[in-house]
Amino acid sequence: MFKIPPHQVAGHHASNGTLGPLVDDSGRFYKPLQGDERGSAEFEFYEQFSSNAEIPDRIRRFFPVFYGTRVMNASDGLEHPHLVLQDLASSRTNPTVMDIKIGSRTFGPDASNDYIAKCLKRDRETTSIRLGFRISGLQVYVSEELGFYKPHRDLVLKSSVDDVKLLFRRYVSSNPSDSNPDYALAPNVYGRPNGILAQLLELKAWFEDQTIYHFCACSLLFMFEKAMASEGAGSNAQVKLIDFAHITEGRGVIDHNFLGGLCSLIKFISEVLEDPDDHKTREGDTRESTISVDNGH
Ligand SMILES: Nc1ncnc2c1ncn2[C@@H]1O[C@H](COP(=O)(O)OP(=O)(O)OP(=O)(O)O)[C@@H](O)[C@H]1O
Ligand SMILES: O=P(O)(O)O[C@@H]1[C@H](O)[C@H](O)[C@@H](OP(=O)(O)O)[C@H](OP(=O)(O)O)[C@H]1O
Repeated sequence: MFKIPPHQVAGHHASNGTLGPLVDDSGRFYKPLQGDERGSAEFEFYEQFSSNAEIPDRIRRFFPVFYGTRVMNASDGLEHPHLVLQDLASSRTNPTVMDIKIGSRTFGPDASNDYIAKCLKRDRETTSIRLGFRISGLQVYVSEELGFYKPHRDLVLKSSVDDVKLLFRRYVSSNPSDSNPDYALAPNVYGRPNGILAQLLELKAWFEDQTIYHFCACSLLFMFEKAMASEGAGSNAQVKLIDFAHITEGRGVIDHNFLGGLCSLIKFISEVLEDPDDHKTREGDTRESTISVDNGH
């Protein structure tokens, strides 16, 4: 039985008869292959990556498992080929999720002029150029009664640098929609030897050396379960890499675009741990109007 992923926070969405990913009950995530070169690029990446002996296991664990492709009836009612991936949310009950697109440049070297113009506009309008990443979407589990805090995509994309700081605090707060988020879960989710910061640092160490791929326009997906994080089970926080439609060969060159964005992201997450009150000096800019609580679970 296929359904729209209940915890998808960004990207193409399978609602209103449009083409988007589906999940099943067995823990698989079906991503429709985009009909153009984006689809073939992502498929080729997964195929090549799956059998690439140069990827250490400690790095492979950051990627969804790839189970091949399948032609199936898609969310738009037509038959399409799909990538069959591990559903990263399938083992979770109420995942708190954030999708962060890494890199100040989101188009590859072979992109058309029209595509470059579209991406440059988007990169300038968001924090991509300024910070080397942008938050594409998030949901924070609040409670059984209130559901999820899930600010609208357009408002998330409009985030200023201060909004981004605040969103990283809301992400680990038990009261995310409050004007004074408590960042109560920050030590257990961002900190700890196996928390998000430690995982980002491990990825960074690999990106400082690897010249196999350039991860253009990829996202990092953060996920944790509030109930476990509240009990201090830091290991339930996970970082994954997703979205490989614009990946290119590294040809012996460091992926500066991804590495730069990752370093910038690490600084923002470190600051929440070191100086959680930093955003309070700018409390006037908390944009309460962006807040909507989504109870649709
Ligand atoms: N393997 C996965 N398991 C669970 N959820 C996933 C997985 N891959 C992606 N998602 C969810 O789907 C969203 C979109 O994924 P992805 O970026 O791959 O799609 P996209 O349509 O190519 O996005 P974009 O339009 O940004 O290029 C992510 O933000 C995440 O919430
Ligand atoms: O991050 P945003 O601001 O939501 O913008 C989207 C993002 O740049 C995606 O990467 C892109 O899809 P591709 O990476 O697959 O090109 C998509 O284009 P699209 O809607 O034209 O597919 C954009 O709408």
